[in-house]
Amino acid sequence: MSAALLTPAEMARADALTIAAGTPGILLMERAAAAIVEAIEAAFPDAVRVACLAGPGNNGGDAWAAAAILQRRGRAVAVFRLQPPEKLSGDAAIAAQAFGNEGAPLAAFRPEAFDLVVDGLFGAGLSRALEGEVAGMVDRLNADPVPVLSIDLPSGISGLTGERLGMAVTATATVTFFRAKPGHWLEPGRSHCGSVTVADIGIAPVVLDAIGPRTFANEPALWRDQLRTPADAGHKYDRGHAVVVSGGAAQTGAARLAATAALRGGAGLVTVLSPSSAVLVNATHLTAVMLKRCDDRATLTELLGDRRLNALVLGPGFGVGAQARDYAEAVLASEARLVLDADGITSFAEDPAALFALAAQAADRRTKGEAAMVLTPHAGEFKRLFPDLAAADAMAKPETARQAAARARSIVLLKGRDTVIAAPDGRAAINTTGTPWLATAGSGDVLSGLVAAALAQGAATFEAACAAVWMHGKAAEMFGPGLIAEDLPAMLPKVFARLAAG
Ligand SMILES: NC(=O)C1=CN([C@@H]2O[C@H](COP(=O)(O)OP(=O)(O)OC[C@H]3O[C@@H](n4cnc5c(N)ncnc54)[C@H](OP(=O)(O)O)[C@@H]3O)[C@@H](O)[C@H]2O)[C@@H](O)CC1
Ligand SMILES: Nc1ncnc2c1ncn2[C@@H]1O[C@H](COP(=O)(O)OP(=O)(O)O)[C@@H](O)[C@H]1O
Ligand SMILES: [K+]
Repeated sequence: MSAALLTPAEMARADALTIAAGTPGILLMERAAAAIVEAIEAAFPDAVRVACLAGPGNNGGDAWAAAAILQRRGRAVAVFRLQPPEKLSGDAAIAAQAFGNEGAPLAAFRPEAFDLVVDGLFGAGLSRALEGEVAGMVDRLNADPVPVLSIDLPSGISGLTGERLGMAVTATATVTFFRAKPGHWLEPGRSHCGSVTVADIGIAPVVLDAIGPRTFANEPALWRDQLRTPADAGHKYDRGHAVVVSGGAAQTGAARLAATAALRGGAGLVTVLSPSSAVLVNATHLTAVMLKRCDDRATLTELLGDRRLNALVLGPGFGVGAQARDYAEAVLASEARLVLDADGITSFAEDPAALFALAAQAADRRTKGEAAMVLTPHAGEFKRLFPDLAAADAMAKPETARQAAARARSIVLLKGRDTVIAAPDGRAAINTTGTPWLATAGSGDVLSGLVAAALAQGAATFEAACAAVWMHGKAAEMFGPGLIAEDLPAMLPKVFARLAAG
């Protein structure tokens, strides 16, 4: 459960369970403060003049407690606070009173007078938009080059949704406690955090059993056991046979990108199914990937009668229309699992419920009702299938994706800088890898091929989608600048090596 993310409400529960089990809240606060100071000593050893901004709750309490330690260690510390110590309550009051002086009102704070600013205004308890004096101060702070270390969350960022409530601190580094929160990984929160450190403050991981988190950081711990390495005496059919359906003669590149990714991703065999009109063009470009003619649903159904063909990608470059709907229906009637992408998704814009009904029937036939389809929409495609969910602005992306997954009885892989993968049972993973260079033509096609590779090799549907997204992003990170879609499959050997190294 190291990949678990805790919503602010779940984190409050983790605190409460720990306190109920005998650890006083003030001790947790002191440990939080010690972790903040440790992070400061590691990242800002030369910052002499340190401003600690303290809000009215326990986030402020952490700031007062950190100020006391920093002062003892010889830094010139000034606290600027929203409330004087006597107006605080609980652990925050204890921490503030233990600091040698009353601090100064927030209005007196000038960022340019400091080498480092510690942001302890609001954390998990942020309940409304920053406004007035605080908003103006945050604006000035963001405009100043002084580094900022945020306690728990950059003030103004929702730990639940990653949203900016009005105005938010842009931090250089953020120190959070026990487990990261969805807002650390979801945009725009992710861009406000700087580097994120998760500190141990003595909360026992066993509290997670009672909390049952449903949101995860998409890291190998989540799916590593679902990936297979080729057995010593293995056969290519042990690693599955992925199929990618090609579009017409002028739109074949997308299918070939997906097919190459499926093969590099470890599928034992990969076949491109091509309409007659495009067989020649596909044939001149394919080598290890095989090619078969397929012009109609009957042929597809017949091919899928061979149950070794166990994962199929439909959509990239395929064209929008009745044939895509027909093909999707044929796949969902078979034993193979379907990755429906791009034009495949758009083809159901008029009647998403028809697609969801097919997916539900396919899931009902599988062991434990496991999803038989992975939908891979970007935001625009998502809106075509789930217009009401896309319009619900206030909903966190994991919640949007999990409601979509439940409705579609499918895995929903909602793409973007902060790609979220959700399952009908409520699990949702926020991706942690990738670079903006992934926003390049054909990169989504490669991703669908990678999902098919993991499915072909037998990974569970949710884990297959998570692994593919992680590897896609890691390939981009390891390649660096100048990336085009073709480079992604070529990087996979290095990504597998990195995974194997742990
Ligand atoms: N619990 C523990 O044991 C541990 C907790 N820890 C720390 O505690 C933090 C959570 O503390 P918290 O729950 O007190 O919430 P916090 O973020 O300080 O804010 C609440 C205050 O802000 C106010 N307020 C909110 N929004 C506002 C706005 N826009 N503008 C103005 N005011 C606004 C809000 O007012 P209200 O909504 O009640 O009117 C209330 O007064 C957590 O992030 C971590 O740092 C660690 O020490 C580890 C142990
Ligand atoms: N700014 C970004 N940072 C990281 N990843 C991104 C960014 N923009 C897009 N991506 C990723 O790039 C891929 C683009 O896929 P898609 O939109 O289907 O493009 P295409 O149709 O051109 O293949 C997705 O995996 C998406 O998550
Ligand atoms: K903060």
